[in-house]
Amino acid sequence: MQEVWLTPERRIKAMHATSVQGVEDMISLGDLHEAGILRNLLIRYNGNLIYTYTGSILVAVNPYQILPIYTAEQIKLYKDRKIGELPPHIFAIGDNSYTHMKRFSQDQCIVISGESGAGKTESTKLILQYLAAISGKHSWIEQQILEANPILEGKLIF
Ligand SMILES: Nc1ncnc2c1ncn2[C@@H]1O[C@H](COP(=O)(O)OP(=O)(O)OP(=O)(O)O)[C@@H](O)[C@H]1O
Repeated sequence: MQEVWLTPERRIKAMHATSVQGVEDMISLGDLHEAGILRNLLIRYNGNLIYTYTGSILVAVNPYQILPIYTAEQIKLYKDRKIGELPPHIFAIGDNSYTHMKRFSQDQCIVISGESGAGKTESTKLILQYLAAISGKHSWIEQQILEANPILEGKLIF
């Protein structure tokens, strides 16, 4: 168990946030133990807040419903914003990656992991949708990558 030092102001803010909609960045949780993390994710999930940060890592809980958080307006909103400036979102991860690629001329990698059905494919699609939108590339590139997905996900059965 790790105790994270917080200023009194941040502690009060974290306590208040926990009772309302959970904390957006779980680093703010005093005790980073499993029960606390799960409780925070549950509180947020109950408020349809499916994304939560742990530092620069985004935790996503599959909502199994269409949420109105992937619109063109949301894409515009997250463009050129630093992680943590706005509520946690998969678009923030896409933007961070794109910005670093442009700024440092370096390839970027986004690791998406989770158990079967967790939402990895949907998350990949959302990031591609975001990258296609902000880079101004034609949607057929996005479409081609998406269509290659079954091959990338394929398993060899002998
Ligand atoms: N962000 C989301 N918004 C709405 N529905 C979602 C979201 N993420 C996942 N889902 C729902 O959950 C289902 C399963 O998600 P997905 O196929 O992405 O899981 P997966 O992790 O890729 O699974 P597998 O490892 O078995 O391929 C989707 O078909 C969709 O109905």
